[in-house]
Amino acid sequence: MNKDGIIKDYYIEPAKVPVVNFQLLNSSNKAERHAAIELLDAAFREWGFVYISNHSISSEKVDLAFEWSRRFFAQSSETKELIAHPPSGEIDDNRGWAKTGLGHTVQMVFDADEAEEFRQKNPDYKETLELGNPFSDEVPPNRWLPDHLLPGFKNFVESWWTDCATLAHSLYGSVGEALKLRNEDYFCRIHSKDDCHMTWNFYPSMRLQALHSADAKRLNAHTDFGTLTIVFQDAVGGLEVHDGHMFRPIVPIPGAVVVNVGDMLEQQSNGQWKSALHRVVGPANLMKPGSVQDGDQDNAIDRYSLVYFGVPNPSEKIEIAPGCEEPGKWKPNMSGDWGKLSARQWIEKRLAVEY
Ligand SMILES: O=C(O)CCC(=O)C(=O)O
Ligand SMILES: [Fe+2]
Repeated sequence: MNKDGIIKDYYIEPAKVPVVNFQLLNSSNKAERHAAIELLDAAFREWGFVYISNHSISSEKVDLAFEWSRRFFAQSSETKELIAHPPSGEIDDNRGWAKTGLGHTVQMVFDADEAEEFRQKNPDYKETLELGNPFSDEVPPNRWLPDHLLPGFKNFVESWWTDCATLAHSLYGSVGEALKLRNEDYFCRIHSKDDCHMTWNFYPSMRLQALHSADAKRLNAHTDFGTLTIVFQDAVGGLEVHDGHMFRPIVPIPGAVVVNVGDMLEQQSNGQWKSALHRVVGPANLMKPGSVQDGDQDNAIDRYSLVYFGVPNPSEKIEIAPGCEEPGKWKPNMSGDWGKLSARQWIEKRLAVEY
């Protein structure tokens, strides 16, 4: 570390998170399928994270989604303000554009003052677009820009939502199989309403040196609230997972999507699977020794990610899934002394302090 507190030799081996081939998870060849399911199970037991390759969304569609994301965030603040996310952590207000500084991530903090104190010291550096199921009458409507300002955007996002929900449902089936549930359709059934959540993240460029200082974050360490999270990240990098000792980069793999276990699935698996802490910092390739010189004014480049959070039907009580009676080695975040909560209650509890 030099005199400015900048760590100049920050380089850590990437997380060796397994890559599971989606086609094999769904193979009609029993042995092939079994091997893929076992690998998925091992990844979630050890890391809480996995890469899924050869998945159901084409690379052209993924590229297009990132293009739309760039177009959306490139709109002026005045335009994006038209669909501003209210400064409220109410679950039903979680829609629209949240400017930098509005949303802030805390981990298992439920006290508003404590969350505010953390935010002052550890601001996230991101803008987001928060979306719910565009086809459900049971959730608050999305906030859309007038179509003439960004023609085609709403249509695209709706079709992207459908792609993500379809991918998620296939994965819910694999999850039931991997956990050897008595009813392998359990996760498909509890997500029947697809009242899920989608966040498009934009991390604007920021000083590399600040990112090297190890206390500036693009996104603070957290676990996700729901069951399965699907993360499309661009090629920039910066996502890291905690392995129990330290954070390690989840290096982008072209064509593969990152899928991770959230608090609800950790609870449902009885701690067999891990809801792992993760965060977003500077890109790993720019954090290698010598990549930043004294006085270097370089900016880390913009980063985008598109995230789909699987969330069970709101009134679904989050309990140990039938077949997971054997406790695993992780202590679930949901196992506090607040009793058995529904999906909605857990999100309400965690979201309340984030805006
Ligand atoms: O930007 C990323 O890669 C991860 C985002 C994330 O962890 C989240 O939105 O919960
Ligand atoms: Fe996350």
